[in-house]
Amino acid sequence: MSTATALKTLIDIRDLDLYYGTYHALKKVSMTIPEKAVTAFIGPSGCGKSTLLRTLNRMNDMIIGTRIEGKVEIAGTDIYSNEVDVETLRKKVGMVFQQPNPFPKSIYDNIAYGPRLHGTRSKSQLDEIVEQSLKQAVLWDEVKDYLKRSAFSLSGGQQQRLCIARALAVNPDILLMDEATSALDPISTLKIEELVQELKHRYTIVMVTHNMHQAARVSDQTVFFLNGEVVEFDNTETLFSNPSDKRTEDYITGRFG
Ligand SMILES: Nc1ncnc2c1ncn2[C@@H]1O[C@H](COP(=O)(O)OP(=O)(O)OP(=O)(O)O)[C@@H](O)[C@H]1O
Repeated sequence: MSTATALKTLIDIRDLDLYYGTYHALKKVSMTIPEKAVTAFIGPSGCGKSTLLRTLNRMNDMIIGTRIEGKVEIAGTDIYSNEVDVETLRKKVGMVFQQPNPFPKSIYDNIAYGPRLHGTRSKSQLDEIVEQSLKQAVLWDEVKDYLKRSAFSLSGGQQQRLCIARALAVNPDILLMDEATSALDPISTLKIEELVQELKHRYTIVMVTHNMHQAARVSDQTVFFLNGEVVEFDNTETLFSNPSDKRTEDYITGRFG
C-alpha cells in the first residue's frame, strides 16, 4: 500500500475506530488525504464508506450512540478536540448527499442561506456570492434568469448542482460527496463528474461511490474498504491496474460485492 506522498496532506486519519452502540463500523482506519485532489471511497455496501465520510465533518455526532476513538486532523487540527466549533468545521467541510436536497426556497435563497447564516447581510455581496457559486457549479447560465423560482422547479441534476453551489457559497476547503450522482441520469452524472474535475483545482474532494468506473474516471486516489477496514489505498490508476491486495482485485474485477 502506498500513499500519494507527492501531494500535500490536508486530512490525516489515524487509528480511527467508530462504534454505533456495540457495532464496530470502522476498524483502525488510517490514511492521509491530499489537498486539491479527488479521493474516492469504494467498497461493497455496508463496508463503512459513508460512515468514514461523515466523520470528516462530524455528521456522526448527530447519530445517538456513536463513539469514536483515534484521530482525525484537518490542516493539523484535531477536529474532535473540545475547542473545535462544529458549525465552523461544517462550513469548511461541505457535504452533498445522494438525493439532491434543496431547501423549499428560491434558487437564490438556497445559495444565500449559508452566507446569511454566517453574517453576510449586504445585498450586493450576496448577489456576488450567488453568481459566483452558481458559476462554479456550472449552473449559472441555466438559472440566471430564474433566480426567484423555487429550487424544486429544477431537474434532479440541476438540483444536485444547486446543492454543490450551496455548499461552495460558504467558502469551504473540502467537499464531501456521498454517492452524489447515484440518483441521476447518465448525462447529469457526466456533468457532475466534469464539474468535480474543475472543482478539484480549488477544493479537496472526497467522494463515496458505488460506481467503480466513476472512481476510475474521476479520482486521483482510491481507497478500497471491506468490513470497516481499509484494504488498500493508492493512486487510482495503480489501484485499478495493479492492485496489491487480492481482495481489491476480486472486487474491481467483479468477483464479489
Ligand atoms: N446510524 C447507524 N446506526 C447503526 N448502524 C449503522 C448506522 N449507520 C450505518 N450503520 C452500519 O454501519 C455499517 C457501515 O455503514 P455505512 O453506511 O457507512 O456503509 P457504506 O459502505 O457507506 O454502505 P452503502 O454503500 O450501502 O451506503 C453498516 O453495517 C451499517 O448498517
